[in-house]
This record gives sequence, C-alpha cells and structure tokens, in this order.
Amino acid sequence: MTARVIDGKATAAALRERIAGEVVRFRDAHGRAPGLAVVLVGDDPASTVYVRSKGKATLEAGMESFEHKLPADTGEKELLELVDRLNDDPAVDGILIQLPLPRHIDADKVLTRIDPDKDVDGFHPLNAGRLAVGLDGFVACTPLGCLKLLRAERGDLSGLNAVVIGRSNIVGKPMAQLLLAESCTVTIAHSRTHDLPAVVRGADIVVAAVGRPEMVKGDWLKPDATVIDVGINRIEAEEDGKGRLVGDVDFASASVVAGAISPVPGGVGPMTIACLIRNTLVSAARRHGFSLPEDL
Ligand SMILES: Nc1nc(=O)c2c([nH]1)NC[C@@H]1CN(c3ccc(C(=O)N[C@@H](CCC(=O)O)C(=O)O)cc3)C=[N+]21
Repeated sequence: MTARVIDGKATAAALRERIAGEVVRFRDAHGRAPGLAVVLVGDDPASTVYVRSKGKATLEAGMESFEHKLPADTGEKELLELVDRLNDDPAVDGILIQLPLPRHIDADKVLTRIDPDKDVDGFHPLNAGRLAVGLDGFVACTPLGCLKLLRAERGDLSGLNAVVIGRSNIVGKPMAQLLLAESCTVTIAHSRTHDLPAVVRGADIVVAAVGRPEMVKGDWLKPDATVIDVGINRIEAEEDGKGRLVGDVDFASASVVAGAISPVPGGVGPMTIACLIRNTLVSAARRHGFSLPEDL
C-alpha cells in the first residue's frame, strides 16, 4: 500500500488565491492594502531565502511588504526602537522578526515588545495564552498550516489519537493546543519519552517537529495513519555533490505504511508562508471590523 502524498504546495497556492481575492475586497473597502513588515537581522543565508519568499508571497497576494534588513551587529535597543515604530505605524498590520536573532539580542524581549495584535507569527506570550484558553488571537503559522492540511485530509478530527513529536514553543506546543481544540486525544512526545516508537504506533495523526533527519520510521506507524512532517533538515552532499532537504520522517519507509503523508519539500513549508499572509489579512480585517470567511 502506498500513502497519499499531501500536496502542501497546491493547498498553499489555493489558500493564497483566496486571500488575494479577499485583499481586493479589503482594498476596495478601505483604500489601502494590508501590510506586513519583515525584519531580518544579519545575513544568514537560509533566513535570507525565507525572507525573500515571504516578501514575494506578500506582494503576490496584493499586500504591502516592508522589509527591514539590519546588519548583524545591530544593538538590541535599536531593534526594540524599530519594533516600537512598526507597532505605531498604521500601514503595518503584521510584524515578523525573522528567527534566529544574533546571540547578543534577547529574542524573548524583542518578541514580547511586538504589539500582540500585530503579532502575525503568534509568538507573543499573550497569543500563546489566548490559544491555550480558546480566545481569538494569532496562531503560529507552521502549526496552523499543519492543521489546515489535516482538516483537508481527514475532515473532522474529533476523537482521533494525535501524537506531536517535539515540544517547542513555535511548533510542538501550539500544535498540541490546536489538536486539543479539535477534540483529539493529544500526546506530546519529546527527547525524554520512553519507547517513542510504541507511543507513535498508537497515533491516527503524527506531527513530527523534532529537527532530526528521517527519525520517524515506517515501522513506528499505525497502518493508515496521517503523517505531517514539519522537519526541514539539509543533508550534506552525497555522490552527486548536491545537498538535499529531508524531513523528520523517513519518507521511503513511512509512505508504505501511512495512509497519507506530507513531503519535504512541498508539504508544511509552503503552508507556513500562506498562513503568514492569512494572518496578516486577518490582522488588517480585525483592525477595521472587516469580515472574512469563517474558514479562511
Ligand atoms: N519569525 C519567524 N517566523 C517563521 O515562520 C520562521 C522564522 N522566523 N524563521 C525560520 C523558520 C523557517 N520557516 C520556513 C518557511 C517556509 C519554508 C518553505 O517554504 N520551504 C519549502 C522549501 C524551501 C527550500 O527549498 O529551502 C518547502 O518546504 O517546500 C521553510 C521554512 C519559517 N520560519
């Protein structure tokens, strides 16, 4: 048996298309486009690529993109002042500070300075708390994208056993909260979990977000499980001299057992960007009392 491959690229493209349509309506009603500010400190090559694709997606959705590229030696105080200006700028609906930040900057301090109602990354503690208690706020883009893929694949998730591997603040914890809100029975597994393969074998839904290349094997899976692979691991060059991208799931063995699986690349990554655009539109809409479709 071979798993269905969950096409994150196509799902993301369809979502971005819908968003672009809503942006046109928003513009007509309010005379401006939603705006996203992206702040990059330093010149990490991977971060530079991500920031470029976020800017491109923002413009393609008909939104305004404000890119702030600062040198690696930018002081914390200077960065906090930029955040303050963006918080006060009425043209800016969403603020994203690209992570990781250089070590001399306290990332928690900077993220907490962002106006929670412009925090389209969902990283502010107030938004984490809102998610935990079921209030409207912003949900981090990667777990939100995973949930959209799961809903598209499985429909109603209630009563399903979900195992989230990884307990980070940006993926594992919010993912678990979202699945709990969908009435899944949720287990969060992590590096100290005893007999992880046995835990994963009980799961109808597996979300792997540990950052260990190809860790989850096919014989860990319940037949027909839905597997969402959040990992993006760059593997060193092999015979052909080219590096390649792999997930946290061993795709070859997993796709023989799973019912459906998201690939890397082309799975969760494109959904993350689509959800960032989505959150920016939602932010602008909330600010103006503009109504959007429930399921966007
Ligand atoms: N404040 C902040 N918010 C973020 O959301 C954030 C961040 N910092 N720092 C870095 C991570 C990483 N991230 C990705 C987004 C899209 C792809 C993506 O589209 N990946 C493509 C392939 C990309 C490639 O080929 O390298 C795919 O999976 O198909 C990947 C990774 C957002 N992040």
